[in-house]
Amino acid sequence: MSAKSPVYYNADAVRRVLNWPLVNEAVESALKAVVKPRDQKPPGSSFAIQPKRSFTACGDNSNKILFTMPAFVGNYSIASEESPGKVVSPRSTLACKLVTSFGGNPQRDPPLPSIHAHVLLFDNQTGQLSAIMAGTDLTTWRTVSASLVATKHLYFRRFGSLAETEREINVAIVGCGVQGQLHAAAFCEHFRVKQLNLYNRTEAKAQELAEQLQRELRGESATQIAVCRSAKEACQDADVICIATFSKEALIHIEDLKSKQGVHINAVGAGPGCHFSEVAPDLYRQAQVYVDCYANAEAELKGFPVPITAELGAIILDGNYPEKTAISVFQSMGMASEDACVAQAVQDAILSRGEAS
Ligand SMILES: NC(=O)C1=CN([C@@H]2O[C@H](COP(=O)(O)OP(=O)(O)OC[C@H]3O[C@@H](n4cnc5c(N)ncnc54)[C@H](OP(=O)(O)O)[C@@H]3O)[C@@H](O)[C@H]2O)C=CC1
Ligand SMILES: O=C(O)C1=NCCCC1
Repeated sequence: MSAKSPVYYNADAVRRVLNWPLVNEAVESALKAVVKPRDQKPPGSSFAIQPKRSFTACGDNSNKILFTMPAFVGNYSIASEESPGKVVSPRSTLACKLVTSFGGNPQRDPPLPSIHAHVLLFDNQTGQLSAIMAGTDLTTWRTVSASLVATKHLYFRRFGSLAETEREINVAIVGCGVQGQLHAAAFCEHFRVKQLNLYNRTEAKAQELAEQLQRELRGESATQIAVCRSAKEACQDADVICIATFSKEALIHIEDLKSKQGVHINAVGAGPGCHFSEVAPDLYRQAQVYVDCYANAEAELKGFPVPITAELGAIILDGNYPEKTAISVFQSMGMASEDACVAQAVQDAILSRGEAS
């Protein structure tokens, strides 16, 4: 009996195949799979077995954490990259992401990213480890993708089925780290962004991002980009807000929002030990809050100020969108099923293009 060694896909191999249609489709598949059958799912639908993730603190420092994120996603369908529109037969993926969050890394000399990840992919017939994949970019892309999907279903679809291609929006980015940077670029790429406001605690980073986006968008976009001195200034005319920081204190409050209605917030970041510290309780109390999955919410949103309205996947499946004037919050914790589906799609793309790892 011989065990095959796992294939290693490095960061370059992953980067070469990452693209938005691939990631968005895989993330939507994962969000729908985690919804339990009682909520609008016909028999034979996709499903996920996703135990709550574990946290291991590095010493007594709650700013240095290792997460283990296992998931089995069963019976889900995604289109093949080779022939878009042609759905490949249902598939199943067993994976586990190992990810560290060391919030002090950007202050090191030389600076390092806060988040480092790898995804392990298993053969779901034999249980053998089949691949190890660099997962840091994958984590950033799938998290931004979850915000894009949430914005489409929780904000645009309130205004009709074509709103995400027709409606102009003002977007605020609060926190211009790795997450904030890709959120800013991706929101401009996917939606008609009239005004993009950037706020970062260290203003130079917001300025740098503004200059980079201006170079990239020049001539191709009518988006106005501004660097703001406060989160309040960035958010006051925003229709959609993406917040991704490590702040333990609330950075946005109800009085900061545009006429306090018709606003969507993607709350992505986390203070150590608390996944909802960036947004003030007064804002949550006026909002409808959606999560990626109840399993993580039960474990990680202890003391959350309001009941959760629904999982995002249930809204994708049942179309029960918020009212036009609602404030909605997508409380994004990140989930292992997203990593499993995206890692599988990345591996499929690498193999179908015949690219080396
Ligand atoms: N929901 C999900 O699936 C995921 C969530 N995350 C979370 O997203 C957040 C951002 O991650 P990432 O972009 O990779 O990290 P980065 O280190 O690249 O960026 C962190 C950002 O947070 C800002 N920040 C840190 N502390 C504070 C504070 N006390 N007040 C205001 N701003 C602060 C930093 O500002 P400055 O430049 O001034 O230091 C910087 O803009 C983290 O909380 C992370 O855990 C990450 C991955 C997945
Ligand atoms: O889902 C993830 O991956 C992460 N979520 C919270 C912070 C670290 C990475």
